[in-house]
Amino acid sequence: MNAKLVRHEFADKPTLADKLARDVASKLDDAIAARGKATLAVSGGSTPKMMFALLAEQEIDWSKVTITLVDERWVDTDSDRSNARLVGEHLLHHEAHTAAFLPLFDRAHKDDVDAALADVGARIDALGLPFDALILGMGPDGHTASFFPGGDNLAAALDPNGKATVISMRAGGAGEPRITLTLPKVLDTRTLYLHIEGQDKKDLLAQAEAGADFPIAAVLKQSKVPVEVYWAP
Ligand SMILES: O=C1O[C@H](COP(=O)(O)O)[C@@H](O)[C@H](O)[C@H]1O
Repeated sequence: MNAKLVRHEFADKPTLADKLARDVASKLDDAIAARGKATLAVSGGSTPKMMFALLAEQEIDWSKVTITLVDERWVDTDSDRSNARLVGEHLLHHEAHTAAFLPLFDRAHKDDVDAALADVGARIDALGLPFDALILGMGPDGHTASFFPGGDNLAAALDPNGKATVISMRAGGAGEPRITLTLPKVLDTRTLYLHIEGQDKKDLLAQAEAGADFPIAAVLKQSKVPVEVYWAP
């Protein structure tokens, strides 16, 4: 069964960033109205910076929002590779400065990502899934979250019946070791966004839809949650 893909295409990146920021804020606002709190999981990398800055300006009750990450490079937050640092520098500001942030990196186990999995997974579970909104990115190699082609734990991460909340990942294209939500947790969200930019990524997504074996295909081959695809050239 394939996911329902809802496509949102924009003339340029700023227009996309503005609309995605408003749409995510609206989902969080709805969640606060319905349940008194909201949870948001975001991706890192280079694509989300502008959207984070605009999301931070949205006027919702951020004190009731907890933000976490979809995946993280196993580096301390002073590294320019840190996704937590990206969130700290671009999202936890302005209106959003009162949001809570739950990192995936655990300094107590800074030399051993696998030793951190139980604690980090328990902290994510304590949020009470489903997430209200989760935003995926996609790398030029077809990875999403830290589901890397050739990753040492890729099969376990993508197991639709897997019970783990987070898993470690090492891969040639990943740089340092990673920690990532598993596929069942990525799909455990009320709204799932995929934010991609550039013709190359659009073409790669089309190849994955047509059956090419990229990790992103696992998000497309599921019927649990529709995928809201936001794209700009
Ligand atoms: O390493 C990562 O890469 C992907 C995509 O990043 P981008 O720089 O191509 O936008 C990102 O979604 C993921 O969270 C990150 O850890």
